[in-house]
Amino acid sequence: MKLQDILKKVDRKSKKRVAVAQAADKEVLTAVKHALEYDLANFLLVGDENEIQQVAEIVGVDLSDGRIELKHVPEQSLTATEAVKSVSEGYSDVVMKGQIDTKIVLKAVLNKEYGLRDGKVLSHVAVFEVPNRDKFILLTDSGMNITPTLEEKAQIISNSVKVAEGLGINMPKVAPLAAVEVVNPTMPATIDAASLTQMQKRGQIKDCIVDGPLAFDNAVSFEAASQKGIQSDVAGQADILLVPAIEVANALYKSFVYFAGAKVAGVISGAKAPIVLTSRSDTAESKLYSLALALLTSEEK
Ligand SMILES: CCCC(=O)SCCNC(=O)CCNC(=O)[C@H](O)C(C)(C)COP(=O)(O)OP(=O)(O)OC[C@H]1O[C@@H](n2cnc3c(N)ncnc32)[C@H](O)[C@@H]1OP(=O)(O)O
Repeated sequence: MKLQDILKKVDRKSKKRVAVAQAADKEVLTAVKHALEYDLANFLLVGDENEIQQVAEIVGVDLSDGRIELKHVPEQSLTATEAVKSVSEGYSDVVMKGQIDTKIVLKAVLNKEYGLRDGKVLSHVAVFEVPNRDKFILLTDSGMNITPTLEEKAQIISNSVKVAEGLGINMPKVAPLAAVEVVNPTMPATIDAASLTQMQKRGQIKDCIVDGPLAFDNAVSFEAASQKGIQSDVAGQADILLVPAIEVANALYKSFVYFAGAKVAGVISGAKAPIVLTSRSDTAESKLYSLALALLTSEEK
């Protein structure tokens, strides 16, 4: 399956509305334009009306299209508030981060009064289509949780399993990453990885197979795993990479894209509604795929 295929899987019958926080951006509005061409969703564009009009003209978005509404909010941080409120009040179905700091969007999503918390840990899940790899690889969490605890990692796995299921990956294989594939008491990531493995075996983490610790090469390459003599249901064929800290995931994310030529889609999972969350430097294509992934995930709820 390719990321392009997600576009076909989105249900067009019950069309969803996407609220875009700080929409005045070329890549964001190009993604909106393509989403309209594929008839994926309706849009509420939140931001400075003049700026949105100017950028829309440049990228060729027809703002008189009945599937688009504008909400004039000149103050940047308030665009996140308005987009999130629009979802929590039931007008929109999905939040999309536009040209705005990730933190501002996440703080609005976590807001106790009008946010989208659902009593669980929220986490970022990125889906990569890597050239010469025959299946997607999911990476979590490169966008939200900074240094998750063991309990949080278990919930982060569950969030990523939901996204995997939305893509048709059943019983995904999860590799909790570390620098080595054995437990080393001086490396906390290895202890958590072993605990998560046991938690899955005992039914505390469901609908997936967890095995770790695994180093990145053992997780994705059968050859590397067999050279180390690793016997594992996950080694060499991981669907989901769980990393111990945001810096590791963020560096892997960017290296997949910049060095391996990967295509990516990213969402926040675990909230009352999905949130499209890509890096501001990600392309319009990536934002379009992320939007489709969020719409697909929202159908699962
Ligand atoms: C991947 C591509 C895009 C990127 O490159 S993104 C770039 C990197 N990402 C970032 O910079 C964001 C990293 N994360 C953060 O900055 C912060 O953790 C974040 C999400 C803004 C939250 O920070 P603060 O608002 O300071 O939150 P806090 O720790 O004081 O907690 C406030 C309340 O929110 C809760 N909370 C925080 N993170 C949560 C989570 N993941 N899931 C569920 N609830 C969460 C927290 O428990 C607290 O709740 P309460 O007030 O005690 O009830």
